[in-house]
Amino acid sequence: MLLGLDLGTGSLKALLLDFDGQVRGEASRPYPVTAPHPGWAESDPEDWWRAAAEATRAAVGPLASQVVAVGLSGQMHGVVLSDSAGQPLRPAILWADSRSVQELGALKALPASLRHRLANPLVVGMAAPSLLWLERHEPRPYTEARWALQPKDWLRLRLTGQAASDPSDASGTLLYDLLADTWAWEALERLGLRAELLPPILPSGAVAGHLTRAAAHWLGLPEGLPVATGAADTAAALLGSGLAVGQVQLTVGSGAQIAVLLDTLQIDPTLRTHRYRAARPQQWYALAAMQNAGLALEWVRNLLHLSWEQAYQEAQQAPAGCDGLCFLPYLTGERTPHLNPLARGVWAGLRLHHQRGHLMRAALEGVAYSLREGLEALGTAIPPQAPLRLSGGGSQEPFWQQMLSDVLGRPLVSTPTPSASARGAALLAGMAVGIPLEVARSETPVSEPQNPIYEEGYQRYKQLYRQLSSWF
Ligand SMILES: Nc1ncnc2c1ncn2[C@@H]1O[C@H](COP(=O)(O)OP(=O)(O)O)[C@@H](O)[C@H]1O
Ligand SMILES: O=C(CO)[C@@H](O)[C@H](O)COP(=O)(O)O
Repeated sequence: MLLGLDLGTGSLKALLLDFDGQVRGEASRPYPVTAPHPGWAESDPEDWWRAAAEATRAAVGPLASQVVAVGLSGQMHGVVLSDSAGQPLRPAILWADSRSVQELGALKALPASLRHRLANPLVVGMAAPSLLWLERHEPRPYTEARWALQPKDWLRLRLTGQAASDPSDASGTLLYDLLADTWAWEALERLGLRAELLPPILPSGAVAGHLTRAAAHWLGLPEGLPVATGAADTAAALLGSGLAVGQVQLTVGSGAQIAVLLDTLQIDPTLRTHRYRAARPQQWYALAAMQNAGLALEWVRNLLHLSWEQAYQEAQQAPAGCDGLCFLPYLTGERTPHLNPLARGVWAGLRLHHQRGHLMRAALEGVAYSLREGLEALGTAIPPQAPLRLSGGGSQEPFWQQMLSDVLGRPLVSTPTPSASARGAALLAGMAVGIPLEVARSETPVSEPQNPIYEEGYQRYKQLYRQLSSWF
């Protein structure tokens, strides 16, 4: 059997697959994202470590002796400073963190030829600006660190004692040369960053180490199990759901991503959307990344003291368009399409008769509109009319799915792989040990665009951001 561990933003998921690709066990354990200062987003890697043991034990149960390999996937872009044994020197700085606005200046000052090789918009929350911030503001952990790692790479170091990264995660750091397919050595030198902090890069589907005795004991698995390098969560999800070149995936988790798989690297000439390496060699994907999906909805739901069930129930009682109430979900700033870490959340148009349901529905509509802006930013990279394959923990509710279809004007389909990133991680474990699994490619219709009722709301949403952008 193959075990996939997906280190998400809000929880770690463990998925056990047999060699026919059937799920034999599944579990997840949550952990917090903290904001010790406004605009920060951090997690304690020790919480990830505890979640890894608990989720693995719950998913694997009595089948531990049958596991032959472990694969990893994880949230992208952040950075964990650790010593050589994987002891974190401070909390992890995550993708949703916007403290490094000043540090973007150093990236913008790179010669155009080097910036071009990064092939991506220069945005906060990526390892490059976060490392520049650490160098300037926390020189002690920065200079004492042996490694600067992506979250899943930190987990693998803890599991195996070996440090490595893979192209899909490395290409999301703004320290990777997508044209040469290696770390961007010249940019690193110009930025004055310690290049030796970055680990060697191995293919996603290679064995990157073996479970140490201590880690095996911690997870309840056999010592010495091969651990695959693994991939970034978005790349792993594309693999795990069997996405073919040209197909489009919509993932709704803490953030939301719209991705299309490519077999050539086509850099966005407007540099508003991302291009990253996929989990397989010679594949890339174009990505619109919206920062505030489940993250914003969860915040609103908690604020209004609603369970998810109540949230949808009350939202459905409010009319589409919420009688003019409009929500901008930019609680952590926004990446695609605004590339604006200073953007903020807003409810605009409140009136005396508005109830909780209006506020909740406006939040759902606002997140859906932000996804539509992401879809539009991808432009011709997305085949016209292509259905969107749905994945992620925030995409299961039929009312929400119908709203997404209506707002995005696209059919949504599902695959038989709800935990796509964890499945991708398990598939990479299989590849690493010579057990390639077939990926189910079947699609089930979820929702069709039925109603243009959101058109006016979408125009008002775009107008609201434009009018407020200088105020943020
Ligand atoms: N019914 C729901 N509707 C919308 N969002 C939800 C729902 N249930 C959970 N979520 C959100 O989905 C996110 C969890 O999805 P998941 O794919 O596990 O994310 P991650 O990988 O970021 O941890 C959380 O932000 C949570 O608030
Ligand atoms: O930011 C991106 C992609 O650019 C995400 O892939 C993050 O890695 C977070 O993923 P979730 O934890 O929200 O699934």
